Amino acid sequence: MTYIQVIGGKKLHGDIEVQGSKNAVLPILAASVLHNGVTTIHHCPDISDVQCMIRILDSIGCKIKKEGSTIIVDATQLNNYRIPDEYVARMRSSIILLGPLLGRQHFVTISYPGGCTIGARPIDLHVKGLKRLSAEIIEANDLLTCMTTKLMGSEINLDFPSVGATENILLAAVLAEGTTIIKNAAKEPEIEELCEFLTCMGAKVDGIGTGTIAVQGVTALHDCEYTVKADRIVTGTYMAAVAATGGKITLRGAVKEHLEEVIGVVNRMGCITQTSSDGITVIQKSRPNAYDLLRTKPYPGFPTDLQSPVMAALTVAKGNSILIENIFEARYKVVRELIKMGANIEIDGKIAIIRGVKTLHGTSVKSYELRGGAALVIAGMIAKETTEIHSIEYILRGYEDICRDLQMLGANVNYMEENM
Ligand SMILES: CC(=O)N[C@H]1[C@@H](OP(=O)(O)OP(=O)(O)OC[C@H]2O[C@@H](n3ccc(=O)[nH]c3=O)[C@H](O)[C@@H]2O)O[C@H](CO)[C@@H](O)[C@@H]1O
Ligand SMILES: C=C(OP(=O)(O)O)C(=O)O
Repeated sequence: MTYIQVIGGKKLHGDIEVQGSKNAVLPILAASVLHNGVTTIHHCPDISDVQCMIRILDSIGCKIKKEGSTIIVDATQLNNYRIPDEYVARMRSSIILLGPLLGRQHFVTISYPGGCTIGARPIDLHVKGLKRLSAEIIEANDLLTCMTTKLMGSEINLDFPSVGATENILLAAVLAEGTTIIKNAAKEPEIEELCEFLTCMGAKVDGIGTGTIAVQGVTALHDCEYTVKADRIVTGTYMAAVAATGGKITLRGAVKEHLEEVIGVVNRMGCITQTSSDGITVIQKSRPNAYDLLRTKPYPGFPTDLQSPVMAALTVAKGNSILIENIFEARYKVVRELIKMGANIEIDGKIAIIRGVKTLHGTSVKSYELRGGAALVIAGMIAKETTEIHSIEYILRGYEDICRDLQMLGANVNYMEENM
């Protein structure tokens, strides 16, 4: 077993290329099963969630080739209607296979998805949406059995702009008969990327990037090649890191249009950001400013996935900050660990009050989920002594190599072997 050791107290300097987006590549890989042929996906991040999705695709009959960061999926012959529980339990995005497999083979069974425990994470909106497209879904014995004689286009008004439900319905709509209209659709950049990928495969999608997406069903798709964009959450994590430690970093490939709200937040924390077609440069010359009230919201609002990394930076702000987590009810698990490191944080339901302290101190902490784990790495870079972060398998779900990236920016962050 490995842990991450951080010896903090250094400013960050330098530039790195940002990995491809986890939340874009996972639904894109799921979408590849819609096509009775080959899809080539470039700039795929080498993370454990992608490895898990590859195993699922392999288990249902896809032939996968990996060449560097390119994944080639040949989904010509699917031969399994049951997604193996072992992989479904590991990853939330396994549920996104429902829509495309219903479209392609009209039958699929899957257990409830696992992944990080950041809230109850029901899938009622997925199920309701797919039923509107004429799928029959039986939920019994912790298993979803889904079937249809033919998916039929329909109008669906989501009660909440769920990212996963929007993706599942979109993917089911591609091979459905007639037109599907998704109202109150999620507008996250990863939905836009999925729509771009589907269009590249020959799907007919309108309203890309808006809250109303229309999909006109087609009967066949074609081979296509697509390049995944930079991960906006990884970008934002490193922006929060430099906001905390000070320094100057350039995140090559970062898409500024995906990060307008986040750029505004780090600027209010005292950073200077410069954007170009090449990426984003962030400069921080002092301790971060406090942030009076920061709420997480669906895109284009401030992303819940960056709440913990920004919280870590705010622990050493010049004053008091308030965060409100509106999306996931159990996303403050990292707080107990940050307090162990000397942070002054009080939680009241959705609200976190962070009273800035001068610095944190190193100790042994544990990650409970992906972004909380990344937040602890940031906290470790603030602390002058040594911090050990355990249970890093969560971090590996979404960060290709957080130690490599931060080392390239001058930090002392290393994987270490646990003493058995
Ligand atoms: C792989 C992926 O892309 N994950 C992202 C996706 O997760 P995910 O797709 O799970 O997030 P959703 O947008 O669906 O969830 C948002 C909220 O809606 C609730 N909800 C969702 C579906 C449903 O059927 N019923 C329901 O009540 C959830 O419990 C949560 O409170 O979007 C989240 C919100 O931006 C991000 O934090 C995750 O990183
Ligand atoms: C919550 C996240 O991912 P997932 O939905 O895959 O659990 C995340 O990326 O922060």
